[in-house]
Amino acid sequence: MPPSSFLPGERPPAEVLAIADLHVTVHSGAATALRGVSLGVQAGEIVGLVGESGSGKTLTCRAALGVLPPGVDVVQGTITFAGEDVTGLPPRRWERLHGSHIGAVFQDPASYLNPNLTIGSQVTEVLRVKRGLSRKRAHAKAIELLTAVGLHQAARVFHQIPAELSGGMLQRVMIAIAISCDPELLIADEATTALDVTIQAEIIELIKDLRDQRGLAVLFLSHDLAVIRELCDRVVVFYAGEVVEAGPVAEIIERPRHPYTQALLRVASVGDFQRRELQVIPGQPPQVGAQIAGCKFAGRCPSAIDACRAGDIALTRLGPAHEARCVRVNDPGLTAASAAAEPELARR
Ligand SMILES: Nc1ncnc2c1ncn2[C@@H]1O[C@H](COP(=O)(O)OP(=O)(O)OP(=O)(O)O)[C@@H](O)[C@H]1O
Repeated sequence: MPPSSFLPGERPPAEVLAIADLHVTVHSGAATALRGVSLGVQAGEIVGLVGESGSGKTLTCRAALGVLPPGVDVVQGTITFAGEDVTGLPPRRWERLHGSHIGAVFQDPASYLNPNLTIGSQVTEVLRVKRGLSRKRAHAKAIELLTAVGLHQAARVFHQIPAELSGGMLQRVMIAIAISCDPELLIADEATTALDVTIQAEIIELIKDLRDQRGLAVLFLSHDLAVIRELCDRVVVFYAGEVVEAGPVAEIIERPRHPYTQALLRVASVGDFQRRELQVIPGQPPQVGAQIAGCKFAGRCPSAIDACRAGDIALTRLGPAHEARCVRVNDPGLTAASAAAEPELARR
């Protein structure tokens, strides 16, 4: 498994998406929202991005999709897709990548579908425009796709409108559209968050199956480490626009090294998502653009010491694929403190 940031010669050949040292500003350059983000996703790998609201997950995935809103700009770093530098690609070239090489699904599927058109006409439209299929072949392919994403009676669903389907079914339709052109990369931004626990588990299984069957690379965004744990191979933890920890999921769940990851673990839903009531980490993350010397989590961190506020903190390599941005990362006192607060999730 690759590390989340790249040293010379470490980049594996099958990397589908590679983001290196990404800096993104908002409000037309007035504030920096992403600072030095690096991560990679290989074919057949599911990488989770986790962090509280506002931590920078969506901006990272929108940058990777080339769909940053006005006033939001990539000012440094590179985004490489299938070996090609796509940073600053013109909109028309991005459009060609969307749907054909990169598929995306989001939290609220209903808002991405036309409420007045049948599911079938919306899926076939994509197939006709993006793949140039005839009406007849697009119809057959649409049924095949709706079946592939686990919709029973696909021929019936084909003729239904969005209001006739449940949230889980609509998300399956969005996944069918996202994979309709056999993309190499699927980006899922809080795609299961609004769903009920059983349906959430089903969608997670579907994404796993698609990865297994198609060798898809998946970038999966969630605020919940428990969901990430069910699905992902590796996880990248975001805080205030920076990567604070990254590594294999099992290792991060068992031995989270950054105090923020430890705090996220304590508020994660547990037991196959059975505990879903809202739990939050005490305190607030800093405002975007806030000038903070040193660790941006120090103000909320029970283990903060003066050294945390002394200056920029680099990621420390903790193993071949594990790194964390904390001055106390090798401090036995911190490890002991985190063990004492060992989260329920890690004990399962
Ligand atoms: N269009 C925008 N204009 C100004 N600031 C923005 C814009 N989009 C995002 N931001 C800011 O950038 C920061 C990162 O936001 P981002 O949406 O990436 O976070 P997130 O981790 O995905 O959170 P959420 O889960 O709520 O989407 C936040 O402080 C947010 O307010």
